[in-house]
Amino acid sequence: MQFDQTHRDALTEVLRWRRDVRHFRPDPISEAVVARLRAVMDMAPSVGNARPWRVLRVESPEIRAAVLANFEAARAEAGAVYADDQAAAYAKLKLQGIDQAPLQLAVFTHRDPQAGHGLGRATMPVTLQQSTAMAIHTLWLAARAENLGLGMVSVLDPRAIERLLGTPPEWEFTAWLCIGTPEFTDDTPLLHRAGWQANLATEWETR
Ligand SMILES: Cc1cc2c(cc1C)N(C[C@H](O)[C@H](O)[C@H](O)COP(=O)(O)O)c1[nH]c(=O)[nH]c(=O)c1N2
Repeated sequence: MQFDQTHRDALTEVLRWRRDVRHFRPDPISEAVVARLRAVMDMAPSVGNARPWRVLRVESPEIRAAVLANFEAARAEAGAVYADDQAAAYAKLKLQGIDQAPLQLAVFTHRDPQAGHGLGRATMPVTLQQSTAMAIHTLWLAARAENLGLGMVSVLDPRAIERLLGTPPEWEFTAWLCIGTPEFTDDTPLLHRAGWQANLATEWETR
């Protein structure tokens, strides 16, 4: 397979317009699209081809409400480090779409998967979590190409989420994903627009 400028342009547009989304319309996502999103995770790279990510689709309103409550507590606790103007700015940031997103996924990482036979991770166990992050990013881009938005939520107590979902002890919580039609699209991160953190250029140093 060889790609040309048309493919590069399309990829660049998806990358440029991918955002962390916290504002969703309630419109349901068709099961055909959900199936495509699930399938793209199979295309993600992973250490030793271990595919250590484990995904729960959470439909239960009770569980969603409990996760939102967990978020609110974690957000308040994490916010204690900010003072003055920064505390006021933090209070205004929207950091989740759990209250709105039609599709919500709890993503975990298996701590010691059989698949892959340990290849590539002996010296760097973190590669399992890195692999899950790559699967999430693959999903993130695919969702954008479906004109959907994805929001990643980490302001949560991971052990509490594991207890809430009754997951096996080998599953370590990685992230909560909110997916749905975005209320608006943007080519600039919300945290940049909000003045919390401007976009920084990636520098490549040479040695
Ligand atoms: C590992 C990890 C964890 C989180 C995030 C991202 C990643 C990679 N981000 C989204 C983050 O704020 C966002 O990616 C940056 O602000 C850049 O914006 P864009 O993603 O380019 O729109 C995020 N956003 C949010 O509103 N609540 C959260 O808990 C988190 N947690």
